[in-house]
Amino acid sequence: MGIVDKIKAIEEEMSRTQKNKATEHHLGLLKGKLARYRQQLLADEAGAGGSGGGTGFEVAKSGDARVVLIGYPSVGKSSLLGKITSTKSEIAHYSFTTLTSVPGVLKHEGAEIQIVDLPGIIYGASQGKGRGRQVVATARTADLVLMVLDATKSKHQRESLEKELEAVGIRLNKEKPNIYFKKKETGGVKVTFTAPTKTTLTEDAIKLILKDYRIHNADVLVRDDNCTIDDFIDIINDQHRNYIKCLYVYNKIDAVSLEEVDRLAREPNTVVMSCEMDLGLDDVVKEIWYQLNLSRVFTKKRGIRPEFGDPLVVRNNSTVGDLCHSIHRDFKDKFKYALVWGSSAKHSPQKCGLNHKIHDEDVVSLFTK
Ligand SMILES: Nc1nc2c(ncn2[C@@H]2O[C@H](COP(=O)(O)OP(=O)(O)OP(=O)(O)O)[C@@H](O)[C@H]2O)c(=O)[nH]1
Repeated sequence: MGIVDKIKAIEEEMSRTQKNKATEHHLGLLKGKLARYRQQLLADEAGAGGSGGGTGFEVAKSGDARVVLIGYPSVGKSSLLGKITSTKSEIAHYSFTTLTSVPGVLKHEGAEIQIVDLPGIIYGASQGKGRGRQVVATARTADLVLMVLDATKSKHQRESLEKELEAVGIRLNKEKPNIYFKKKETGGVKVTFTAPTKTTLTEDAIKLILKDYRIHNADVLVRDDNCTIDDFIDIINDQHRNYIKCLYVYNKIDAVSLEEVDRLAREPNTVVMSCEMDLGLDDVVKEIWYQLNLSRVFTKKRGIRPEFGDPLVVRNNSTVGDLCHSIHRDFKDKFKYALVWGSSAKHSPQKCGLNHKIHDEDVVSLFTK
């Protein structure tokens, strides 16, 4: 039986099995198997699709952050890209013959944010269909997923996209489960809970799943009493899981009632807009910026005013060392000390080393040996 058939068989068995106390371990085991087979399916395709040719899907990563657009056809992805991104001339530097997606660049607050429209996405990727695998690989590299939805359509569109992403290991707006897991050479499986579990994730369930994964020696510490069997399966498949923020964008609000717009706008992590009427586009950009949580750092040369027009953009929680790295790979080796002005500095300026955490809008002078 091929993997696709195995996956189908497990999905069918799961939908046939009633959820109750007696079946919960069995269901957990099936979920674990399903995760493993899906993994295998994506990995097999990686081998098959990686040999160049004209069917690949690659996007050169550039800019300070990457946002991927995900949505059904005709929801308005191209319209949105056209409105918020600048010309795509940057892409001329890259000569990918297999490039099938041209990223747009959103310039905001001095940062360059790459926005990639994933073609056709993902539909059926988890079942091994089409070029899904390469598309999924690109989605994994995103700092933010922008799910573009059609306000005139049912909520099924959102659910089915979420399900597809879920099936390939992409977790939206979710933290990595708080479970410590370490495989060992000997000593058997040791399971500890810091508090009695509130879910079906019991010691027996954990042991059963690990046995199915042929893991016979491991330490497991469940630190959160709300962790579920699915969370535990995510932890054992950790290399293939990505926890990515998602912003839901409802387009075409010009075509629905005000009550409906109001209802949609109140959903968490959601913005509403109309590309056609130019409504809400600023909010979309603002929200992208907010979700990416980037920091702008202005560099300053001795005796000269800082260059406020052209910040260096780094991830939130970055250090002076990260800043050096973003200037040049080897810059850290030459680094002597930094002077920092701004909210991260205890006094202005503060003399700092590589480990100093910088804040948004700090001004930094770097001194080299
Ligand atoms: N009513 C309304 N229609 C819109 C809006 N934005 C886009 N459309 C229409 O929706 C259709 C699809 O828009 P596109 O931007 O091509 O959508 P897409 O998601 O890029 O579609 P694909 O290229 O097929 O993936 C076009 O006919 C647009 O005119 C909007 O805000 N309101």
